Amino acid sequence: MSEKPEDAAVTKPAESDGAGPKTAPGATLTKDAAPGETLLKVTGLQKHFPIRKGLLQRQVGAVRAVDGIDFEVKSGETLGVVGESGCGKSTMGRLITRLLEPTAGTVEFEGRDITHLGVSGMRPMRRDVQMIFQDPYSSLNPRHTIGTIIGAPFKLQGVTPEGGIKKEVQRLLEVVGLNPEHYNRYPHEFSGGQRQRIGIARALALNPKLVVADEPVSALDVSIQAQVVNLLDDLQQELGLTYVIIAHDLSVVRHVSDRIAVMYLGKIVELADRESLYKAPMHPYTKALMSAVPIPDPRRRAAKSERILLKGDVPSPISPPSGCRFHTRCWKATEICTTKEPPLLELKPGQQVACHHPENFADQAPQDTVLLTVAKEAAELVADEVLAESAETSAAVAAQVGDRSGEEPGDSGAAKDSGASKE
Ligand SMILES: Nc1ncnc2c1ncn2[C@@H]1O[C@H](COP(=O)(O)OP(=O)(O)OP(=O)(O)O)[C@@H](O)[C@H]1O
Repeated sequence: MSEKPEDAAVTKPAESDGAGPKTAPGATLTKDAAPGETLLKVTGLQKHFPIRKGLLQRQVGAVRAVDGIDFEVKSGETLGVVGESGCGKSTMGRLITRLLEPTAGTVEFEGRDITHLGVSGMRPMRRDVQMIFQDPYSSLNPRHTIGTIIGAPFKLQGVTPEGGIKKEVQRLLEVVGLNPEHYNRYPHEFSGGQRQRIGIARALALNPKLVVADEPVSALDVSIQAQVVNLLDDLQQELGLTYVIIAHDLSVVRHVSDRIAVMYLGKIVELADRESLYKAPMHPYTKALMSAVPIPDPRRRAAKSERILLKGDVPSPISPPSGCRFHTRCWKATEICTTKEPPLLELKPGQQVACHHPENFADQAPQDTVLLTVAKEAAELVADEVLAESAETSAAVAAQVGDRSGEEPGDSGAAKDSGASKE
């Protein structure tokens, strides 16, 4: 993650003017959006960071960190967001929490357009949307006691909880599994996992509805990661929280997410419920990310040992590849992938994908069968077993779709060779 958590609303003194309600919400939350209703809706969201040069600081280009994404988060659910480093996940998190101003698009929270709300308009919203950061140490001021840190949101929002701030902070410490008597200790006196619990307590102070957690456990020891993930899970059950959890791989989000969005170079390339994504990923990039996740079950490990290796790094978001942005690393890429950007389409119920040659589904551009040279090179990094399986499933689905003539999108003819050909 690129920026420091000092950006967080709760740590911004400039946003505190002592205004706001004088009573804090109680331990039990009352939700405005009923479970399953849309809490957050993002449409065409973009963030381009300008690149300036010269004395006049003229804009010579832009980093297209987030480049037109659409999704919804339903009340009570966990949306996992995955993708390699630099894909725009953190920027997306900062846009939806309004820590960054979008270049284009809209963000609606509980049906209200919050895209361009100013500081005072955002103040009530700041209570509802909180962020948890990756590095629990740098997000906590080392000179402040944890009592001061966790109590800061109350002061910033001008909220006095029933029983006073100290009592509420001690309650929050208990909620996150810390000793309330440690109220006067400093962050360095805690372990990494405990510091992340402090960060969580601070995020929970104002009874938020939506918590955006940006790589919440990736800085922690693997043995501690599960504890923090379980804590987040328990808190969600108890408090009815809605989460957006950002991670660079699927190992964390696979257990906690209801739906998963896969991002690549500023775009969502696949968005599906967890079951569908795991059973039958449709984007070759998703498949590659999934094959990189270690499988803990030794009986299955042997079966899935063939990893898909991705060629090279994510290309620069300053000038992303034309057409499908993944085409420079994809083992299925053909001509159409270089020229036409595939739209994100719901090819199966609950599963949206942006790909001309999806996995586990009928080909969307069956006429386009000649693999690009880069695809052939990329395919060399993909095990034959994986390619064969890919070809087999796609052909089977295509045949099924063909039988039902016209029932499904993508029913446009015979199956392509699914990229299995290395000619
Ligand atoms: N303030 C900024 N100014 C210019 N470019 C930025 C800024 N913040 C992020 N970027 C660029 O935007 C792209 C997306 O960054 P972002 O941090 O959102 O990606 P990410 O997927 O979260 O990766 P990571 O996990 O490494 O943080 C990167 O190329 C990054 O260098």
